[in-house]
Amino acid sequence: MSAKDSPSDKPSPNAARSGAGPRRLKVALLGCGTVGAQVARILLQDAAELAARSGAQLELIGIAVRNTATRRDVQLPAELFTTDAASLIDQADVVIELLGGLDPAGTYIQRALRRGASVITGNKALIAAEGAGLGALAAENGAQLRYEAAVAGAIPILRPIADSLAGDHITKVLGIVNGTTNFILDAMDSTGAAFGDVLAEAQQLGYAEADPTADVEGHDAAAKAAILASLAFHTEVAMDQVHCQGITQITAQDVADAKASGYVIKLLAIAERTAAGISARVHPALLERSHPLASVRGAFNAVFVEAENAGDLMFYGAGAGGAPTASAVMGDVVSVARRLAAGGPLPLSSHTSPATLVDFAHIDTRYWIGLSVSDQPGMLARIATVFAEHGVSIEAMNQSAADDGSAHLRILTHRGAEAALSSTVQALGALDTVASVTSVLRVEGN
Ligand SMILES: NC(=O)c1ccc[n+]([C@@H]2O[C@H](COP(=O)([O-])OP(=O)(O)OC[C@H]3O[C@@H](n4cnc5c(N)ncnc54)[C@H](O)[C@@H]3O)[C@@H](O)[C@H]2O)c1
Ligand SMILES: N[C@@H](CCO)C(=O)O
Ligand code: NA
Repeated sequence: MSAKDSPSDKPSPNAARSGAGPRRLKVALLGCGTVGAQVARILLQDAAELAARSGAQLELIGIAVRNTATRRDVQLPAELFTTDAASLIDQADVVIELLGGLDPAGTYIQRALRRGASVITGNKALIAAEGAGLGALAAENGAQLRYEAAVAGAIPILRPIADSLAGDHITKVLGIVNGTTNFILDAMDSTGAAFGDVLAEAQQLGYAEADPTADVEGHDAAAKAAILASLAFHTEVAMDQVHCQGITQITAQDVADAKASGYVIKLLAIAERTAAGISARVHPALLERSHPLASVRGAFNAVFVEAENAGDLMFYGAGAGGAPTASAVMGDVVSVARRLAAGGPLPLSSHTSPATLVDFAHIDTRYWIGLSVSDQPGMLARIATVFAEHGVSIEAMNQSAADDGSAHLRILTHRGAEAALSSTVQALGALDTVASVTSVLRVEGN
């Protein structure tokens, strides 16, 4: 570690005005993995430019790692490495947390904020779980807390929502915010392959983790949905308030049927504000192929924002990867440094209104239902009666013959309450003419 300052030194937001040249800001990096190593590289390589852009000399004073002897892809000065994260934090003006996980990342961030040091993190799991408390701690201590990298990696989305759109009313955010699941669904769509086969390929290519649960069950996207909903609606939405359904149940048949009807299946993180309140949810959904999000291929991310005055906006790019994610981290670092150099922090967002969350049963949606039925006279009438009894209106229906003499029905509904739609599906499943409900997917984007 190169810093010689005493651990009790507190960052002083106004020191930049002392007139002794550009302010020197001591930057501590926690973690030197995929993203951390790229952040260290940029801090060292682009030091002069970063100083010119931020108005402060950003001095990397140390990198906290588990093992200082580990060989890394990026060549970095050995003297920067330390295993003593706490001492490093206690000397820093700015702490960049890129360890991941809830603990000790959360403890380290609290330690930094309590000292008044500003924090930049890419840790969506932590921010979704503890963001409100950490934000309050930052405000109490005159520190800044930024996490642009936590949602959709390189794509600038949190600052546009919190700053650029601060004078508008966001009504809906639809995001493809998990690259692994988009890669899987896109490959299923273009090759017709089954979920399991494509997952194995995604793991071989390094897109999916050895344990892909957080991605394929939607948990990673749900953390991002909680963050998006909180910022878009100036409130606090916790991860456990996000209805979450992943993509493990999506079959090759679902994807083929969707394709035949002009749709593509995407895993969407949805934050929506209606007269009834706010809803935040993650589930696979059908999108018309003409929707801007339908063209997001491979592991790319995109976020579609609807605002009352701005209209529709689309943000697209790399949602993961070392250098792309480091770009988002560095944007936050420069922004934080500018505010420190200019004399003080400003809040990133205003969490002013308490959230009224709409129960998932009451969200307004459309269903696309696949049924395997016995093809006999009166079958369609009985099915139509179930819809009518539940007050659910059918928009379109398509029937095809299966090899075994039964028929495959695909029914698209008009908008209705989730509860009415799901009880319709239950009642359909109980009809003796219905052999099975083969799929139930929601339709989004219009
Ligand atoms: N990789 C991406 O594309 C990506 C994209 C967006 C956000 N993020 C987020 O950025 C953060 C970092 O991700 P990553 O991909 O670089 O992870 P990584 O696993 O590659 O790196 C994390 C590093 O931190 C180290 N570490 C963990 N606990 C430690 C401790 N207590 N002390 C010292 N070192 C410790 C690990 O050994 C590892 O080297 C995570 O919060 C992740 O969710 C990553
Ligand atoms: N596992 C995540 C990484 C970025 O958060 C993804 O697949 O998008
Ligand atoms: Na981002």
